[in-house]
Amino acid sequence: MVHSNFKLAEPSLLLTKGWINDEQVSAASGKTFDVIDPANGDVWTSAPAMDQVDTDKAIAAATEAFKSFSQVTARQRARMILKLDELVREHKEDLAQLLVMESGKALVEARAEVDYATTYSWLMAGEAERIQGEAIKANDNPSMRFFTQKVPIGPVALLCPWNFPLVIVLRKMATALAAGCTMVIKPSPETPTTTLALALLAQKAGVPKGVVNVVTASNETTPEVGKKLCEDKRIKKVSFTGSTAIGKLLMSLCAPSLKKMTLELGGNGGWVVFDDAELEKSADALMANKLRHAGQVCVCANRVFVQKGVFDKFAALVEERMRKLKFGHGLDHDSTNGPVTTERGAARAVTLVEDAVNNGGKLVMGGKRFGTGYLFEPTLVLGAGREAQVYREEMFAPIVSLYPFEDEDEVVELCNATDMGLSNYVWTQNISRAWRCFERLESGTVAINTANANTAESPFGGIKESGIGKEGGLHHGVDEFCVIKVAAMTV
Ligand SMILES: NC(=O)c1ccc[n+]([C@@H]2O[C@H](COP(=O)([O-])OP(=O)(O)OC[C@H]3O[C@@H](n4cnc5c(N)ncnc54)[C@H](O)[C@@H]3O)[C@@H](O)[C@H]2O)c1
Ligand SMILES: O=CCCC(=O)O
Repeated sequence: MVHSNFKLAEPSLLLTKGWINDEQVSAASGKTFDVIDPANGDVWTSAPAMDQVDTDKAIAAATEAFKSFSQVTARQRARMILKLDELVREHKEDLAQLLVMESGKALVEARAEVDYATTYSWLMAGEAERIQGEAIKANDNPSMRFFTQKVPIGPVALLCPWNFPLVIVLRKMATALAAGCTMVIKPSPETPTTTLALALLAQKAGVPKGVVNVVTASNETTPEVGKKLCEDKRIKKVSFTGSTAIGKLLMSLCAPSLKKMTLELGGNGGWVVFDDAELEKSADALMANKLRHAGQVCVCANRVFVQKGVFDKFAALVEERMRKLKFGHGLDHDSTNGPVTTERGAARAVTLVEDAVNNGGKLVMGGKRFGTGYLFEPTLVLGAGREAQVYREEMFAPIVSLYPFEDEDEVVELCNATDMGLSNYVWTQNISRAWRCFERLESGTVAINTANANTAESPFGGIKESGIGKEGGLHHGVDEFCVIKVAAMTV
């Protein structure tokens, strides 16, 4: 059953077909798949289960469109992105409702995601106009000159996850448009509806036919669609956000054609609370960081390290805050948080808690599923051993797990003892220690006295096995969609 608060002001924003060459299309096979409301497990809409046959058509459309779109001026592209940005803002409430229904997150978070997404469309409209080259005079030859020009790399594949379907798709889409690339977008099977709505809004914004294509794939057809997009030589770049395991698989598929990739993958970040930290502020911030979208954020802190002298006090502050939360359907007015998005995510949360307790963790609250969908209680665990999965692996669940530590050297070593390197968080009032931690911690971002590791104009991306390349930032993100050509001449 569809939740009674689900009412779109513009019902045509809910599309149930794929989007190829500016047309709404069914899968060639005629197959469809169900889209589930994660809060109750009910089917609320469907999408075509497209496969490599449909993907081939989408690649052909993007390839044909690139011939003319690559010649569109930067100012024209900027205007299209600005119009898209305006339309997303205009339809904020509808997009937020679609986000709740497909991903499960609470409405307040969904609205924040729409706002956050438009920080990227706004930035990228400006970035389109800042793509310029350089004039270089040779250092050892008085008559040689070199000129560089950044040109769009070509048709690109955007493979997107289910946790932030609007911000991640709009971030990649607006960046590709800024650079002058055409695209085939594959949303995650759980969350096709906001991507399809964005394709419709891009059309309304004047983005030409064939520039934006959306191939909706089921969990069964996703591997063949992903393989086709990585292997097809007409696609010049793949931008993927998702798990490290799938990122590695896609990289192996891109290797034979040496396809350029941007990979935004998983994390296992530390949240480090030193004994001089503002504990109340850190506990408040931890709720926003760790329990946002039920803990399913790549930049969520995974391991909360608290210095021994303040461990009990901090644990009490965290528990007090967690007990005030109300996990429920994202469209219920009193829900502060929603469910996890998938059945596999909810099932895994159960085993993570069991395993943490088996490894010496003390379960203070939560630990169980409830309701008919994928709701999971906010869970607090203290002092699990370092063999526990909650310590070693990215949880992607609303489980807060606290570990005591002695001193700075120890905690830096603990934070860095992982293959991941996305974000770490440091809470201290000692500015020298904060700076030392920034320099010593192995992650793309080190956030100091804040829960926020990301903003559109700052480059975002992991190191180690958390990824390759950057998104957003001034020139960083858009450069990933360009190649540099050099002209050399004698004067
Ligand atoms: N970095 C992120 O923002 C992010 C987002 C979603 C999931 N994850 C990671 O994934 C884990 C669990 O999520 P999951 O169960 O969906 O994991 P998963 O590894 O099965 O899938 C991750 C994403 O990749 C897509 N995918 C899977 N196989 C693919 C293929 N062959 N080609 C193209 N796309 C493919 C999925 O549809 C999904 O969106 C989490 O614990 C987290 O580590 C990270
Ligand atoms: O999960 C990844 C996206 C989160 C973000 O952009 O802050």
